[in-house]
Amino acid sequence: MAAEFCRLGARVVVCGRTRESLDETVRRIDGELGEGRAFAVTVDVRDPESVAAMLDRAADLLGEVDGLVNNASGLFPIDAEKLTPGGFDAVVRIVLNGTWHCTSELGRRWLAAGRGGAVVNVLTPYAWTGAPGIVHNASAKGGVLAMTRTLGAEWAGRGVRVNAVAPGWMPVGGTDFLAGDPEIRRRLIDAIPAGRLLRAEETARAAAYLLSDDATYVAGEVLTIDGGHHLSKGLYEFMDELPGRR
Ligand SMILES: CCCCCCC/C=C/C(=O)SCCNC(=O)CCNC(=O)[C@H](O)C(C)(C)COP(=O)(O)OP(=O)(O)OC[C@H]1O[C@@H](n2cnc3c(N)ncnc32)[C@H](O)[C@@H]1OP(=O)(O)O
Ligand SMILES: NC(=O)C1=CN([C@@H]2O[C@H](COP(=O)(O)OP(=O)(O)OC[C@H]3O[C@@H](n4cnc5c(N)ncnc54)[C@H](OP(=O)(O)O)[C@@H]3O)[C@@H](O)[C@H]2O)C=CC1
Repeated sequence: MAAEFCRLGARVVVCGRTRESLDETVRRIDGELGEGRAFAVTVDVRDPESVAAMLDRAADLLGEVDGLVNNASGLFPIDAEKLTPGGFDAVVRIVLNGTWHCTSELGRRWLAAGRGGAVVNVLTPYAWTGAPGIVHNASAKGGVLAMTRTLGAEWAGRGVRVNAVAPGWMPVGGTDFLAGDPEIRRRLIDAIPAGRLLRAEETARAAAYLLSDDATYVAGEVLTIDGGHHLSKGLYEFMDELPGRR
């Protein structure tokens, strides 16, 4: 996502806990586009002090911070009845609390300075459909959906826009191990009306739109990019078998 933003002309600060992977991302962007577009800053989004320090550093590096993408996440598949309180907490603290810490800290700074800004939260369609087997992450994403709509309305009148993207399956990062298995990949693709997995650049382009001035009247909205996946099958799988179809 950071690389695509840079290709579109932005300067970005990439954040996470692991210095090596951030440096690697910056090296790749430097290699493609030249130095000075991307910078690495470590942060733990679960910790409000770490978030404030990251935003201080980002402002030093970029001058002004115009946008925020809340992308950090964590999950492990598990039956709900086996999930411990600590396991539920571990995911919610990254996804829901982390999104809040970053959004509230930067939002406060923007409002105090009397300037606007744009936040894009990274959801998934299961934020509203639910997702058996990952109750921790689905609950946290559902909370972020409510946060998006609430702050989208609460801050729209003061120039701070809060929106979200809801990507479908991308064979990257935390899920590449799943979409990398040929059989799982085939079953996934079969269920997606668009007939293929999502490319990370397509998520980045959708987020870039929401961050841009083309979206100044868009507030509290979720842009779903899943090739129709969540609208298909499920309750209505039998529709494929109706007379006159296929
Ligand atoms: C199956 C469908 C998937 C669809 C996904 C499509 C959308 C994708 C969404 C994404 O979010 S992708 C991002 C995924 N990436 C990752 O999750 C990164 C790898 N994961 C982790 O690093 C960890 O799982 C974590 C969730 C981030 C937790 O890390 P943390 O260091 O905070 O955990 P611990 O201190 O080790 O443990 C805390 C707590 O959680 C319990 N726990 C941790 N892992 C598991 C596990 N695999 N199974 C069961 N329980 C686990 C652990 O036992 C601790 O609980 P307590 O002992 O304190 O009760
Ligand atoms: N991949 C997919 O198919 C889909 C992904 N999504 C969403 O897209 C986003 C990215 O997913 P994906 O790239 O697959 O996942 P990854 O696991 O590759 O990325 C998660 C990122 O979050 C960072 N992170 C985790 N915990 C923290 C923390 N406490 N503080 C700061 N950073 C943290 C990790 O860096 P580090 O560990 O170094 O801190 C890592 O860079 C997520 O929000 C996910 O829910 C949505 C739909 C589908």
